[in-house]
Amino acid sequence: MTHLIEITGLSVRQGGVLALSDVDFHIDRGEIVTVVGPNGSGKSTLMKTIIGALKPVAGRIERAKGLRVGYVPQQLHIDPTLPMTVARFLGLPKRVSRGAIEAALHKAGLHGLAARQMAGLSGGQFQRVLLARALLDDPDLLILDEATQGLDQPGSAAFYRQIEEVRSELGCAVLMVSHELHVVMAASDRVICLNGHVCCHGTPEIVASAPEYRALFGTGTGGALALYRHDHDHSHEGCDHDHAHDHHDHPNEAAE
Ligand SMILES: Nc1ncnc2c1ncn2[C@@H]1O[C@H](COP(=O)(O)OP(=O)(O)OP(=O)(O)O)[C@@H](O)[C@H]1O
Repeated sequence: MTHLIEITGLSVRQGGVLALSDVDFHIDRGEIVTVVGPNGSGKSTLMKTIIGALKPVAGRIERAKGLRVGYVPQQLHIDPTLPMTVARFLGLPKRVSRGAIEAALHKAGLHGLAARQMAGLSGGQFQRVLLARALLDDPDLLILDEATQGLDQPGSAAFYRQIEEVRSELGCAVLMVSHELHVVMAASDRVICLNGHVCCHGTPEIVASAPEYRALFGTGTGGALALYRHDHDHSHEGCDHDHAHDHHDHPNEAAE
């Protein structure tokens, strides 16, 4: 297999809901792919299925042999009354050497924090500790599920810059879920728009000057916006998801 992960015809049920239906998807070595989509569109379901936490009702997930995946969850709650240093947290559930902990913290942009209490970290520092934990095993693929939730915009932008640095240093692929299009689009090689199924996908390009794009995503983007091509080879009929996220005015559609 040439891809790191190749997904074909994936359908996943969550409770009584068919959260994903007939999803095809792949990710290659070293690329940054962002999954966007409205609330409830199956983004987390896709991530959890890829890491093996959910079982599909149909379809196939093929992983490259020996694939190592690092996962940064959407949220992780740690009891604030529980005394636990960063180093101890990173050493759970399996023992990790002090050197490996320091190296992971360094890659995540945290220096000298190993002895700090988890409960005393800022939101941004906490996310970076989760990133450090995901980097401990030197992953081929780093998966981030809305990892910047709760951070302010400069905090998320800094976090995503760190992700780009991690990618260029380690050469790992990155698959991330985000609502913050304007922050992540410029950093993504490809974008997948999900709405229970794959609505559209493509390569981001800088289109700050495109009026249709500005109308869709606003103008306060400092030229860092990119666009994704729509491959509308399907119908939305019978789809009970909210398609408010669809991009009917997309500039590329006019050009296609
Ligand atoms: N544990 C669960 N039990 C029942 N239904 C669930 C469960 N988890 C998710 N779902 C449903 O599955 C669908 C997809 O949810 P998912 O969390 O994957 O969406 P999402 O795109 O990540 O949403 P958000 O942007 O709000 O995080 C939704 O309709 C959701 O209500």
